[in-house]
Amino acid sequence: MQALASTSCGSFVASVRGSKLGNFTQLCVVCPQQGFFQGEQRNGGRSSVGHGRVTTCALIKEKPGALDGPKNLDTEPHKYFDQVVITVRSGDGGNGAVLQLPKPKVDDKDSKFKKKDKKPAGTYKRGNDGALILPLGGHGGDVILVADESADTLLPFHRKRRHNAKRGANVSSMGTLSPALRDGLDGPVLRIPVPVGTVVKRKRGGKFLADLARHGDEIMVARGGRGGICVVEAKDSKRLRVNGLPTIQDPDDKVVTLGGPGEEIALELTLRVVADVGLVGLPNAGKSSLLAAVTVAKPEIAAYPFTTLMPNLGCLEGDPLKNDGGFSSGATMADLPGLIKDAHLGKGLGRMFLRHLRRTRVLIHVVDASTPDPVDDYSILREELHLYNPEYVRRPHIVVLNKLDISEAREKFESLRDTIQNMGVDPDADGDVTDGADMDGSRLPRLDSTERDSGSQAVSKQEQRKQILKKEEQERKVQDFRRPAAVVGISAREGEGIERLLEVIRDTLQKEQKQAQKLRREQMRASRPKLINAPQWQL
Ligand SMILES: Nc1nc2c(ncn2[C@@H]2O[C@H](COP(=O)(O)OP(=O)(O)OP(=O)(O)O)[C@@H](O)[C@H]2O)c(=O)[nH]1
Repeated sequence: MQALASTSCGSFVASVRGSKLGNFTQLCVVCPQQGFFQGEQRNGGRSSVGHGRVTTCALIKEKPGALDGPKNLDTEPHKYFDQVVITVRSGDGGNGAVLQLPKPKVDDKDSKFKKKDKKPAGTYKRGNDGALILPLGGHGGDVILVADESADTLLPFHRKRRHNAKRGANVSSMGTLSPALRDGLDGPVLRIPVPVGTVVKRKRGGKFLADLARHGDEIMVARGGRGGICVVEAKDSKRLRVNGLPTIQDPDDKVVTLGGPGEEIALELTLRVVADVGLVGLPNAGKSSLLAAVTVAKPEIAAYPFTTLMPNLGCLEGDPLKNDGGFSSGATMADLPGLIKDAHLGKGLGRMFLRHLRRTRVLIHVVDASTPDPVDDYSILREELHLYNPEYVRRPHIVVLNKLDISEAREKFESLRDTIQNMGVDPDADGDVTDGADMDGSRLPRLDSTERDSGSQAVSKQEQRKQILKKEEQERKVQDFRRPAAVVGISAREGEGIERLLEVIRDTLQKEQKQAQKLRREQMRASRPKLINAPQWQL
């Protein structure tokens, strides 16, 4: 049950949680001024227990799950950790005031002003033109989303979906202009920490607002209302009371002293794990064991499939790309839930996690070398990734043959390594797989001049070719995808081969970085305007 309450320790409206006990309602009120207190309310009456006193209380029906989130949030967090819709509201501006000029003190004897009783003109704030500068109501609190390393999931937002900033303070006045009048205090900015990698969109219309990909990235999503102005009451002005506050209406019928309202906006937050290296593999292949072996992360490890329900993150010991010799700043590694055949069609848990590979630079395919057909397992992985997003099979990847402590696995390791190492296209020999061109047309067959001349016909032919390429792309099999950068044998449980694997990961990250830099340079060069008929020295 929820209630709206105002307390004796300051008039405010708060969300109060209550539970019905006979005809008592236990109230837990969070008072902005005096902190938390508990109260007890009898049949809509008053409470006398606690710090402040609940003076009025209206019980309202709470929407099911409004505060606690979905019922299965604790049992099935993997369904909720990476997506949520929240509503934020910035604070209203504080109100200004209708002021009257102070009455001059009158001398009893001759009813004339005494010079010494007049306020010296300098005590009021004045503008350059000598006009009085009157105080303003406080600006309402803005709402800012900020990427914070200490937040790792969006689950808390399912429990609390509404976030309101505080309003600005009113100009505190007794209705009389005085030099002591000050602006109302601004409402504090409400900074809401979200996990690094959160993509923020407007719920309505889906407009992209920000990708908070690095710690400290922030975006203001709702600006607080402006503070209301103060007006000095003229003889002919019309006084009103709005929400119990005295205010004034100008000749255009505008109520001028009220603060501006805050903004309310519904936001869709989507978390995309930010990791340099992504671990993919069939269930039970040993991905979590590998993460535990190469980082200090402590993922859950068990002998049943789908032990991992949410991505686990670990930090590798240093990434040479970060120009620090590879020791101070580590690359991050994400362990994702196991993929199964037809995961791209929604089978198992795989599909909803595949989007978390989007930001990874290098993929590690973990294959259990002790199964009857590890090569087939590897092919399933590649095909599932390709069917979900063809771009994933163009990324550099390393194949880790795990569980080499088992004798059958150790025996077939060399032949497995050779087979897998030769599966796919060598990226250095054939630039086709590394160019990152998807359906953007950059790899489409060129039109000849007659086709170019025939306008819309050419456009439709281009479309047809796009369709053909798309079909071809779907029909590709593992032999057409990018070849692995390396095949490494390890035993994650025994910690064998880990050093070699770390070396290979660093190497691959480094190569990928160089490749990306090269691509960026080429793109920049291509987008630069070309000089036509430029003098020799400019070329
Ligand atoms: N013998 C042996 N067993 C291993 C090795 N690595 C992992 N295992 C075992 O394989 C089982 C699965 O390991 P996990 O690390 O949970 O596998 P996973 O790929 O994360 O599994 P999911 O969470 O289901 O995707 C556990 O019983 C591990 O003890 C290894 O190198 N050798």
